[in-house]
Amino acid sequence: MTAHIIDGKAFAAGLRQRLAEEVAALAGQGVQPGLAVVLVGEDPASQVYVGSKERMAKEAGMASTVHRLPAETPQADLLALIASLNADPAVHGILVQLPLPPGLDPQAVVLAIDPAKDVDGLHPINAGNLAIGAPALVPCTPSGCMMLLRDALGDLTGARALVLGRSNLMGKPMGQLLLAANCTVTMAHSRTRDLPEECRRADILVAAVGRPRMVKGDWIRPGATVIDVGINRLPPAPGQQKGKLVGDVDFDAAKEVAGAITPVPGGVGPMTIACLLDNTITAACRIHGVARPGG
Ligand SMILES: Nc1nc2c(c(=O)[nH]1)N[C@@H](CN(C=O)c1ccc(C(=O)N[C@@H](CCC(=O)O)C(=O)O)cc1)CN2
Repeated sequence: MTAHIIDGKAFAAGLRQRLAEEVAALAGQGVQPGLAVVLVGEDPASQVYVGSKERMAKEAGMASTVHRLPAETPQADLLALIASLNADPAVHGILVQLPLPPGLDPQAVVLAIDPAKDVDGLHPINAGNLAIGAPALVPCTPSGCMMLLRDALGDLTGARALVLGRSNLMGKPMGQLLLAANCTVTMAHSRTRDLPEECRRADILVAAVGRPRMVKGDWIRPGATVIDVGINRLPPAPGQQKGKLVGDVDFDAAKEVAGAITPVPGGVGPMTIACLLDNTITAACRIHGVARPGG
């Protein structure tokens, strides 16, 4: 069997188009969603992601600003910037790009963001609301995974889902979202006993462990849906400048076993930014007390 390849790039492009239409409709009500992204330091991958966030927010018709700070920025200065963004009525979404340079405390930074503007969904208020089934801003990457899963499978009720990875940004909220969709959820990680056997039980396998090609073909249940969240840059091959980008799943082997699978690149990654725009519209509508034009 060769798996259906889930085209996250195309899905994200379609979503961004629909979001641009919502932004245009909101303009008629005097609302322009505004996104502020904070980038501290010069991590090359983060610079690319932040550049894409700024460009795609503008393409969707949003107000978009990027605050670039040097890696040596004191914590107090970063917290002061967040306080000013919290107070700015033109800003509905605030995102501090991760990872932060050494010396800055990501937890303190997340706590400083107004939960109503926390479009990364990392503030304990949003994480708690997600856990209890109350309205929350949900982390972008797991939101994107759920959209791809629903598009591929429809109703997920009763499916056995395994999430490999337990980060606050991805694994934990993914588990909550799958549970809310009536899946039977196993949370696994690098120290799970007999991990291959656990994975083989899953109808839905979400790999977000940050280890290149860790999930082998024979870890996958025949016909399962595999969502690969890993974005790992391999060392460059001789004569090359950049290494190949691979996921947490051995794609070539997995696609011979799975029913459907996301590729890397072009799978989950592009959904992250589309869902950030989605969250920014949600935040703007809640702050202004208007309904989402898209329902
Ligand atoms: N504050 C946050 N920081 C980070 C997040 C996040 O959601 N919030 N996620 C990642 C990085 N990220 C967005 O910030 C991101 C990662 C990957 C992609 C993407 O489109 N990837 C492409 C490949 C891009 C490439 O060639 O390098 C793909 O997979 O097709 C978008 C956004 C960590 N930090």
